[in-house]
Amino acid sequence: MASKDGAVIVLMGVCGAGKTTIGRRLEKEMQYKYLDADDFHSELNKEKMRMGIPLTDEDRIPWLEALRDVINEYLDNKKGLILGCSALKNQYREMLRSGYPAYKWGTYASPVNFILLDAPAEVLSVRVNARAAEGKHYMPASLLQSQLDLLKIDDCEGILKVDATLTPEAIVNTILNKLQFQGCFRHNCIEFH
Ligand SMILES: Nc1ncnc2c1ncn2[C@@H]1O[C@H](COP(=O)(O)OP(=O)(O)OP(=O)(O)O)[C@@H](O)[C@H]1O
Ligand SMILES: O=C(O)[C@H](O)[C@@H](O)[C@H](O)[C@H](O)CO
Repeated sequence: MASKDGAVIVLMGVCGAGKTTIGRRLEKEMQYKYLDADDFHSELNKEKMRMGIPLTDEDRIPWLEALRDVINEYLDNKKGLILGCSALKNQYREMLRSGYPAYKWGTYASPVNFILLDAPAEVLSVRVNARAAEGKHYMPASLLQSQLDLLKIDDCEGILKVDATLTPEAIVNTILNKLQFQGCFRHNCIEFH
């Protein structure tokens, strides 16, 4: 799965935003590997979420450190990575940007780029309730509001926002078009070489 750029794209957003759905499709379209941050949680974190208890910073930090190390490995090997991860707070995103070892906090100049899958609470609620009813995921719908309460992005971070209420096909096409025609991101991966 080598890519010429060795860049990292973090598909971010609250539960039900479509990170897994879109990430898997992008993996097929781009020659990037898709990894889901869900798969990096400790059993303890999963158990908490199953019980409907929101994770705290203390719960998330070791998880984010593991993800930062994975990012570092992909950058080191110049392999493209798409990571589906909630990345709700600036502090969490800063940890992921630090997967680029030379990253200076607060500069946002990192080959780790973020795309926010953005959807209103009502749409997300329908999705997570349907998924929970099918018993397909450990995440109960009741945790959605706690994630919406934490999600905050700042314009100066240069995060690409995509309307996640569109069909998966339309979302993927929007992302591919933006990557192609807008020269990737402000802090282009090319700088990394
Ligand atoms: N664009 C979309 N339109 C309609 N349904 C969607 C769309 N994207 C995802 N879904 C559906 O919403 C549900 C949640 O999607 P998905 O698992 O991809 O979200 P997620 O952001 O990865 O969630 P989590 O963080 O909880 O793992 C799934 O049932 C999926 O099929
Ligand atoms: O509380 C959180 O930060 C999120 O729920 C994560 O726990 C999920 O695993 C994330 O959506 C990854 O897909």
